[in-house]
Amino acid sequence: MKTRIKICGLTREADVDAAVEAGADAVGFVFYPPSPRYVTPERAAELARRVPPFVDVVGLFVNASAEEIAAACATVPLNLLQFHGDETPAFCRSFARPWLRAARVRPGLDLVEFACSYSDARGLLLDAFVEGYGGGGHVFDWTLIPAGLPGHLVLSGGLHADNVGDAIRRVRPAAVDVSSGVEAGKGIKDHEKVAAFVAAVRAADAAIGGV
Ligand SMILES: O=C(O)c1ccccc1N[C@@H]1O[C@H](COP(=O)(O)O)[C@@H](O)[C@H]1O
Repeated sequence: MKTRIKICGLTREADVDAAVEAGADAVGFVFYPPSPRYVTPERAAELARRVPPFVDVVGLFVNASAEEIAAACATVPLNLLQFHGDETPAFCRSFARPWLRAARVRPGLDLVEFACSYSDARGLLLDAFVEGYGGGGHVFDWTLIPAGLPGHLVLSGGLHADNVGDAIRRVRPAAVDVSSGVEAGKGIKDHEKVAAFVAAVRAADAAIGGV
């Protein structure tokens, strides 16, 4: 199966267009005010108007309140919620929308137990454990991912055009998610890097017989 691609942290019209044009399956908006990629729901709604049917619009939240998430859902046509903080399973499932749960991978974290706790997630997103909650461009040790982890895996954390092929061959995720690795600066996407990233994913898919 082809590896799905999400380009996250979009803040500009031209970057949304570049992600769609390159062939991304999903675009992400960051609703976490401390992030340099933060957009308000109103701004995300403007940007999301450019997204054609069958490309998903994902909203990323870090320990937002239920009211903030409900307000974003009412303003932006979000297909998927991405919970990247310390949200509980009950909280994640309370919005009646498909959702992803991020796990910040580190030695000692029982990923099987984590995945089982969030078993009704649409996918488990694996990111590096670093200071802050994510989006820092850090790769984690992929050998910490146990074989046979249940559910759909979304691999993220420091991916870019030069390492995503290797990541796909080793981890075989259902999807990959990238922010820093396709940027010219925080929140500013480099369109050549976006295109190169998508091409690298498709090349890896072809090499392993996915498409
Ligand atoms: O993008 C952000 O600013 C961000 C802030 C808080 C939590 C997560 C964030 N981004 C997500 O982090 C991972 C890894 O990103 P990167 O490619 O290493 O920069 C990815 O899932 C982003 O969506």
